[in-house]
Amino acid sequence: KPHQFWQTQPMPNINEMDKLQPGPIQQGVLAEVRKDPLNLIDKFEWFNVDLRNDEQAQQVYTLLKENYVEDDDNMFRFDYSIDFLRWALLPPGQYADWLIGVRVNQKLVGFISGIPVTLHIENEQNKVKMTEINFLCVHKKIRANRLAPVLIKEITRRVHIKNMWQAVYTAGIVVPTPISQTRYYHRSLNAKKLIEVGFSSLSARQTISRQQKLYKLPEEPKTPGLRPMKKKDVAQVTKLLNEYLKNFKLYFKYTEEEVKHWFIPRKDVISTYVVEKEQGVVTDFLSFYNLPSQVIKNPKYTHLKAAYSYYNVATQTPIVQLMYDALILAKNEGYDVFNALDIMDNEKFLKELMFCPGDGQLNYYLYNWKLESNMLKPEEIGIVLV
Ligand SMILES: COc1cccc(CC(=N)NC(=O)c2cccnc2OC2CCNCC2)c1
Repeated sequence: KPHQFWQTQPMPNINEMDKLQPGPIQQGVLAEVRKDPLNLIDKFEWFNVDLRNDEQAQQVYTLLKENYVEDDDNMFRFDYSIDFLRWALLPPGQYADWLIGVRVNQKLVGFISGIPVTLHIENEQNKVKMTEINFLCVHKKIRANRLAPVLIKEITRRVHIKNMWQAVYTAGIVVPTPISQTRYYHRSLNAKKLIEVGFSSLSARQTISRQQKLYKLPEEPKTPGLRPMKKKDVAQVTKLLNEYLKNFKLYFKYTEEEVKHWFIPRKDVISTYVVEKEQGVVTDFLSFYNLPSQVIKNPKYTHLKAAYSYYNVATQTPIVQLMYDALILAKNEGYDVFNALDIMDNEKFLKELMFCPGDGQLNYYLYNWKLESNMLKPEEIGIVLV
């Protein structure tokens, strides 16, 4: 009985695809939403995480560091920092009860997060206030208790109470029913280390020094006027971003306050660079976020430093050149690899800049919403989840 839980949820399944009308699958009724938290098995208790509290942030950090997503070969595990989690989970408009922990004897054993977003779906009319779900994690030692479905149902209840009825999320696994299946790509920045940690492998005819030459980058970026983003750029970056994202079928619309939160550089979290060639005129920007992975077993390295492409808008600079500069900047910031999905216009630069396909895919999901088109192509996706 595969997907026992997901069959019970308002997600289109294969044979319903052509019957369902586009839009919400189930009409939510606020008065019918359960007012109290779902029941938990004995000794387990709900706990609203305050990420501003160092102790509680440390508990979430440790749970994820030891129990969150690993690659298919279980060689690497995401190692999100506390500063990163505060960036990702404390955006403008956040709700105190949308960072949900489960504790046993004061120890955190489960977590799930939601943040409020307004998602534009397929056309300007569909501006849907909803939640973006992330960081679903259950401690490895208590995986058999079916706690994950309870975490999902509980955050669903807390979103329903706010009169919101949809959610957006991603996952490496396939459950009913992806709206898009995207692929991830990697561009080597430190060929030697990638081989030594087992992230990359050498074929018969390749050598480490050949690989280092192949992926070598200039010391400095090419684009004149490229510099770190500052507060004074927020208005122009907001306009550039909102204009660009209209090209896609799934995108967020950003206020200046949101652009400030998501794009102003934060050390070891988010890097954003703007192109200001002519005095005071920003024409392009690039951004990437910092998500290191713990190398689970390696004599020499404990971490893989990975930069992940975030949002990049090229209106005057060719996208290939802008992203080539992103690689150079990431290399200079100390990253070993630069990762990107084949969403938005990314396939325009992936091949030319020598990105290699990863061994997995990242699936996008919309909860309680039937699209007009059953699936979206990766290049129609305009949202990046961290
Ligand atoms: C290299 O260390 C890894 C540690 C854990 C998992 C993976 C493979 C993987 N699952 N990668 C991605 O999901 C991925 C690959 C490229 C770009 N973004 C990605 O995921 C983002 C977005 C979704 N939440 C996790 C980070 C790699």
